[in-house]
Amino acid sequence: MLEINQVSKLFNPGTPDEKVALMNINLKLNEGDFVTVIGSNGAGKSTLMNIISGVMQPDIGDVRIDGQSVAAKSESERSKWIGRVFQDPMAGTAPNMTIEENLSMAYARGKPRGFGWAVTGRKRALFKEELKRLGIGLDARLRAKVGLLSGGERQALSLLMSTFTRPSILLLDEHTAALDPARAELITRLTEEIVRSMKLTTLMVTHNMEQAIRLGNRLIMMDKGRIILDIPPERKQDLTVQKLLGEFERISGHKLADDRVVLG
Ligand SMILES: Nc1ncnc2c1ncn2[C@@H]1O[C@H](COP(=O)(O)OP(=O)(O)OP(=O)(O)O)[C@@H](O)[C@H]1O
Repeated sequence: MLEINQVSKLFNPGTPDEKVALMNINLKLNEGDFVTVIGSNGAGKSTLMNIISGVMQPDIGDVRIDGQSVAAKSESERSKWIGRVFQDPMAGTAPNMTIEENLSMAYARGKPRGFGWAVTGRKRALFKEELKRLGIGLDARLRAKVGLLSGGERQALSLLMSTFTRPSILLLDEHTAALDPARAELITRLTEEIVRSMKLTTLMVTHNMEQAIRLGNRLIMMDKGRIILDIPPERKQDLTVQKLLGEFERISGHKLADDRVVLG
């Protein structure tokens, strides 16, 4: 499963602009863990997601998934192994391609070279079936260009595409933050269903305290490049937003400074 060992990351080292993004991060996720991550501005959450997904290298330390180092893998190997949904609904899909073409591209991830993107009848039937599970009518729009979809529909499609290959880890990077409340709720519900039914090990960054408490079985708080609190399943059930903010203040010695925080 996911193991992060002594990971540190500095930006602009040795200059007046030096920033400690991550400082000696150690984290182990068990198979099937669904961990929500909250923290103040600049706590290092995005940097952590970038390092786990292999798009950024740590200065020291390493990230292992299923016992294998992420840094040693090629981009195409990582794309099968690590699913990621970003905040920006435009980020995960190709707007000029149809829904079925996007799905076909995702389906080919990690498959042997030569495994075509062509949408065959068999694949189309599979895509229809998968889209039906989302329950938002996309199964009737297989040949619609993705650029015509709403933000919520694109995020639902991104979620499906990022989990198609049954990744060893699913990274959700504030993936509901850019949506209006109703669509955010829809994507949250779909996330829960997909994670539960596929038993995916998941790490989700959110600025929504209520969401961080309600979803998943573990909650991690970050501040100034460190994990300051890791709340296990038995304690997570009793959390409230007030208790969470109080814990943050008690441990960090200051109030949670997050200009995008949503209390619930
Ligand atoms: N490319 C970069 N160059 C220089 N400094 C950076 C870079 N990326 C991040 N930082 C700095 O590293 C620290 C951690 O940033 P990061 O974006 O990981 O935090 P975050 O928890 O995701 O913040 P937020 O919730 O505000 O988006 C911050 O001090 C940030 O200014």
